[in-house]
Amino acid sequence: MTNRIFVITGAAGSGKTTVRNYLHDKFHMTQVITHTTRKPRENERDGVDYYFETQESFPKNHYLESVVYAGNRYGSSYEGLQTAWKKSPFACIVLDTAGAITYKHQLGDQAVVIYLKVGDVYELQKRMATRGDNSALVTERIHSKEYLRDLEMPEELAGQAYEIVNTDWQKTKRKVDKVVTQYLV
Ligand SMILES: Nc1ncnc2c1ncn2[C@@H]1O[C@H](COP(=O)(O)OP(=O)(O)OP(=O)(O)O)[C@@H](O)[C@H]1O
Ligand SMILES: Nc1nc2c(ncn2[C@@H]2O[C@H](COP(=O)(O)O)[C@@H](O)[C@H]2O)c(=O)[nH]1
Repeated sequence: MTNRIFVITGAAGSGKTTVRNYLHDKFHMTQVITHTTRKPRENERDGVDYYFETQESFPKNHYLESVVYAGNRYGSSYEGLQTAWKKSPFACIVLDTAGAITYKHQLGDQAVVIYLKVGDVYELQKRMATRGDNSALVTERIHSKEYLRDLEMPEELAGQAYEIVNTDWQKTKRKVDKVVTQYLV
């Protein structure tokens, strides 16, 4: 069976982590944990949500791609992907759209990109608040150029990614199932 990486992308609050957890629970996909210099949110744990890095430790990893998002550095390592594929031919990862484009360029058909769309920016802010995000950080985030960029699927992913509108969670699950099951044969 071909190794695949399901790349979940979209704006902040669009539901990427929720979909990633669903892929893990329903299809037993291994989650690739990425690295960041961002400070942990209240419920986040090192090695589970991210590998939390300092400015000094971040460059020491071997990245397939890395970005700056809202002033913090994020990167996904080659080792993380290879380790995930050793456990299962299906892995999943959450990336911003710049990272999703790089994965598609580097890995071609092995990268299955799902772009999550939530058209209503107030709904996105509400979700971040419901999740318990600090309101000052939400304000900073929604004014970042990366957040604004990721509100729409980038041209580079047109015809290369599945777009799923994530408003009704039950419908989202059905659409995700339809995408994933094509690759299970
Ligand atoms: N279809 C949905 N309807 C309502 N709430 C949702 C839906 N999908 C996800 N959520 C909720 O929205 C919040 C944000 O979701 P999640 O953390 O998965 O987003 P994200 O895209 O990973 O965000 P970020 O990039 O900021 O980490 C969570 O509280 C989650 O439970
Ligand atoms: N290109 C990459 N994007 C990443 C990586 N890890 C996370 N992300 C994305 O960054 C933003 C912000 O994340 P947050 O947890 O601070 O809300 C979000 O879009 C993530 O999907 C990575 O290694 N590379």
